[in-house]
Amino acid sequence: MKVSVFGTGYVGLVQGTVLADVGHDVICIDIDEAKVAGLKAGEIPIHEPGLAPLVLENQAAGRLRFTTNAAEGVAHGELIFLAVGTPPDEDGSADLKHVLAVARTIARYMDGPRTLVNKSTVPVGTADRVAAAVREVLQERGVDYPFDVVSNPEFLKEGAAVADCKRPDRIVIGTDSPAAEARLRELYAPFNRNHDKIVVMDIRSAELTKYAANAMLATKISFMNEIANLAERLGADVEAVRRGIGSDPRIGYHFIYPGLGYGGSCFPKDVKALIHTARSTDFSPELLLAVERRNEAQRRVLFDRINAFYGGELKGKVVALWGLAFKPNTDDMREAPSRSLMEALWAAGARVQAHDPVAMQEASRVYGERSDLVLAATPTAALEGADCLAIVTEWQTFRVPDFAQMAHLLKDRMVFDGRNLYDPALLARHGLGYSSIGRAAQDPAQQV
Ligand SMILES: NC(=O)C1=CN([C@@H]2O[C@H](COP(=O)(O)OP(=O)(O)OC[C@H]3O[C@@H](n4cnc5c(N)ncnc54)[C@H](O)[C@@H]3O)[C@@H](O)[C@H]2O)C=CC1
Ligand SMILES: O=C(O)[C@H]1O[C@H](OP(=O)(O)OP(=O)(O)OC[C@H]2O[C@@H](n3ccc(=O)[nH]c3=O)[C@H](O)[C@@H]2O)[C@H](O)[C@@H](O)[C@@H]1O
Repeated sequence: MKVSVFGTGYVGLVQGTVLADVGHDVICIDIDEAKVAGLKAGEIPIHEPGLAPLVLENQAAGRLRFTTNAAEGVAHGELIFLAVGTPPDEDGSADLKHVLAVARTIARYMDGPRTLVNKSTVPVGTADRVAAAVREVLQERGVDYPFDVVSNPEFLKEGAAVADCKRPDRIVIGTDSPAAEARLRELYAPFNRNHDKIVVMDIRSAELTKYAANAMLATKISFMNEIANLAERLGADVEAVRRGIGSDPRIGYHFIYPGLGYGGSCFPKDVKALIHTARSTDFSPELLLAVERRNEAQRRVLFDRINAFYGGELKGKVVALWGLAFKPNTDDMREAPSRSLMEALWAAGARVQAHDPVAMQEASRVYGERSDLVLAATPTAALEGADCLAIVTEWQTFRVPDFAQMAHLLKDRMVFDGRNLYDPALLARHGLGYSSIGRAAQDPAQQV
């Protein structure tokens, strides 16, 4: 099928590429000229495992093209995806300016029937607003073409985006049009062979399904962080508790890892947006408010511990930082715990020596040159001359470090681990103080 995708970010680029890979004829449109020029030259703007070869292969086969030319994109696609950002507005609501701008662009260039497929995460009622925006422009143009607006939320995870798109758990299609449903079923047929993963519903329910999924996952994380806080105070080990409850299939092992709170470009903004939506209906979402409060408190935990360890005297201290990306296997630093930690350390007068396997370039882009940030080429280089180590991203490469060397290099022999990567007894054997999340004896002062 002929498919156009507006927005070549994490969602649009990956989904467009995976659709091309099964044989669809895809054009990706973006307003970012540098990004499109790069993609045309085979430069992939994000780190996503498996993406680069797939883009190059499909580009070479002529099934995947990139352009800034919206008219060309609209002329091409019988199905037109909207996969642009929906960042939080000042009041926490989802800002729909990019989505509505694309809707108007499509209407400006439409020359026949089209199906608009919304993949961006948008509040309930957005499909109606998209349809109204399209109708308005068609009216201005004095033309009338039939069109559908379908809600087809995306559930991919960064760091596993290609795999998630190739093998989705479910494909949610929100529409009241049997013809649009048939077109989407045809599009996704290659992903629906093993068993039927397509869940068809009304548009509003599909829009709400996306927020419900992310809010549910965020709730699991905040719940577990609450239990971690309790475990610390009660002399229990949250890692044992995690394994103990995860073995119950009704609970499951997924998304119950305690840590530094949920980050990334979606959970924080989507929980906020759902709170905003709830309030707009005069409903107070008590649970979501608590989920968000727990998350905000959790994000400060590592800084508070480091600060307490140094008795509030962080000026001149050098903190080694392992991890910059908000999670492993991505270079995305949006709402990354590393950012709040670094910014708090800098405000307190400390310096940071950071290492991340792929996000160093992104860190340079975000922070530029500054005297209190050194981007170290290796994890060991980050430790050299540092007073203590903070770990914020659970990259595979941090899992089995040379503890003897670590103890030798860190002046204060102290590790603050926001991801519970290590066995506390092992670090103790190497003479390292260890402060992790939700495990007993958390007072760093007692450990050194
Ligand atoms: N990043 C993720 O893991 C997931 C994101 N989502 C949702 O998908 C949407 C997109 O997210 P990302 O891909 O992360 O965003 P992104 O920020 O990586 O990419 C958005 C792209 O849209 C482009 N754009 C903006 N206005 C445009 C216009 N008028 N015409 C053409 N292109 C335009 C931007 O230049 C940018 O390249 C958001 O609503 C997000 O909540 C949903 C599931 C997963
Ligand atoms: O809407 C979206 O954008 C996407 O948001 C999340 O995907 P993503 O943000 O890429 O990453 P996750 O793996 O969900 O992690 C989100 C945050 O939660 C944290 N987390 C995750 C799991 C866990 O057990 N504990 C925990 O603290 C991670 O460290 C990270 O900060 C969802 O998992 C996707 O299904 C969804 O499509």
